[in-house]
Amino acid sequence: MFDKNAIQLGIAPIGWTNDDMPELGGDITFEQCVSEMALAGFTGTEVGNKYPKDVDKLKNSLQLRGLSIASAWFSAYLTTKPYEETQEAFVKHRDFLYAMGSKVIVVSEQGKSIQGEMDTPLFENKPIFSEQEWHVLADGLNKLGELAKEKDMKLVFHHHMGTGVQTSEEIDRLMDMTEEDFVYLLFDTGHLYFSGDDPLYILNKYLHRIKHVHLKDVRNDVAELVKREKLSFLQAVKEGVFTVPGDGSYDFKPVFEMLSQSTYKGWLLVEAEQNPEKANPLEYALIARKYLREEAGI
Ligand SMILES: O=C1C[C@@H](O)[C@H](O)[C@@H](O)C1=O
Ligand SMILES: [Co+2]
Repeated sequence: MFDKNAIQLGIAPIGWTNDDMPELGGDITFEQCVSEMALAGFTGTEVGNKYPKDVDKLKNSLQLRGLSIASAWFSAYLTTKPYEETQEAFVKHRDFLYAMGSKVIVVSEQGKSIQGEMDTPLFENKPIFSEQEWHVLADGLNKLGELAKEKDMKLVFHHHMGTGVQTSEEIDRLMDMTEEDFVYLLFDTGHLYFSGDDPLYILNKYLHRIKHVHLKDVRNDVAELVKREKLSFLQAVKEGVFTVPGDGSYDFKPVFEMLSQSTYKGWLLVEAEQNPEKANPLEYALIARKYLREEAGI
């Protein structure tokens, strides 16, 4: 199974407080969130909207609980804004993560994205990039990836529901158009499965470029409801489309097998946004931790 020295286990704060919908978990403090992550047996996290912005303060709070920062999400607008604007924000983000000791920078293209729109039906309205937008996106990512490399870090691109890079075909296109040395891939099981794509196809094809993993499960019945009722991404999350590995409909065993037999080194980060009033975050973090121990041997 997994080489325990090569893998670090983390969990995202989005199950406690949701960055896309701050009203979800609005009453949960940063301290409760990170304490419960540690209590559930995780050693890392990504950055949420309640985390202290000050590097020393954040480091201290995390060290007290045996946690470190795996990475943090960055929204790029390469297809809709001047490149310089995205670059300036990216460099600040990179430098913050560098100071926190992270090795990967999660980037999502949010130009034309509908993921933050409460009433836009998800499956009917995802953006489709034009030829020119693909070129602008790939060029911009190559440049940002080079800036990440300057600090010995890696840009990992997050394919995502409701964005221009969602499907396997779109991931193939992005991987083809970007430099192997500058642009890597974040593999998120939940987004591929929800999209109707086969996560194993992407995992197998891009193992050499996958440098960060989000483990997210999907409830099939809710995914069906989302399609039937033409719900948006945010409505889907509120309905409970995502959950922790082991609690939903996706079989993670082949993913664990493929990853553990590869040279993958880095984070496996549980990421399951749902309403904390319906799904107690500590309880679900414990379910995920148990599942990883039993099914992945870690
Ligand atoms: O990595 C992620 C970050 C979130 O903000 C996002 O909406 C979620 O679905 C995700 O996969
Ligand atoms: Co993710």
